Amino acid sequence: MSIGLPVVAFVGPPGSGKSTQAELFAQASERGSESSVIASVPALLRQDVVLLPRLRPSERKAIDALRDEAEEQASVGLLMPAGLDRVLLDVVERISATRPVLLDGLPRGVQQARMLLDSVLSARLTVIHLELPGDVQAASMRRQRQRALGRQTSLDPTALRRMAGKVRTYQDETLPGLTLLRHAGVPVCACDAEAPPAETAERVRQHLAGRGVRALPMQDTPLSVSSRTEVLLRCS
Ligand SMILES: Nc1ncnc2c1ncn2[C@@H]1O[C@H](COP(=O)(O)OP(=O)(O)O)[C@@H](O)[C@H]1O
Repeated sequence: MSIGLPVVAFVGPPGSGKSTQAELFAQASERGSESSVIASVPALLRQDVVLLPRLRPSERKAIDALRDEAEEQASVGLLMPAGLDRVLLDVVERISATRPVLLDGLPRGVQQARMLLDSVLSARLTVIHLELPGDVQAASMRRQRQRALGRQTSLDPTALRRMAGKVRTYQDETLPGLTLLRHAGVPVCACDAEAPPAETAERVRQHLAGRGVRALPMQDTPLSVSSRTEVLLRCS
């Protein structure tokens, strides 16, 4: 039996709102008794203050050894080395013994999906798949451009190639990874990522609560959810 708290993974094309949703849940949970922790491979690489103290010396070394390769891969929108996912899952296993964990952008591919299935986390995992309906490439590029403009990051040809590479990685690697999880019985819930962020968060919260995942509080007063959007489309 897997002892520990829930792990909720936000997965979707770049720009679909994974980080936005993870942040909304983490902020809301700060008021709760068991505040949740956001975990992602980029957070490991930037020595996130919550993750860093929980890393073993050997794990810190492994991250440092993979840093250059990771940056090279990320610069063209490709998956980072699987060794980083290994470290992330190991640290998440330890954290989730006492705190709920929000995985931001994991699994990104089949290999990471397999790692998750082989870990004790799989029994406590719910995946929220934020989908951009219609032309994913166009919608994702629009969102990524919007984020870059917000951060005043340049939109030079290299940046645009990286953005397009990330969408291809989602289509070629992430979607098959999600299929694998679904077939293995992990709940993968598809959400319409075009709905306003707070509305999506409230829908996800209600949905998780319905499945008995109550360790992720949201607004004290639930938002009214418009009937226009069937935000949670389907859940395996
Ligand atoms: N539901 C939403 N509707 C409109 N814009 C959104 C929504 N969620 C996120 N965004 C915006 O899209 C951009 C990418 O969001 P982000 O959370 O960084 O995506 P991801 O982590 O999936 O790459 C940001 O500028 C963010 O403000």
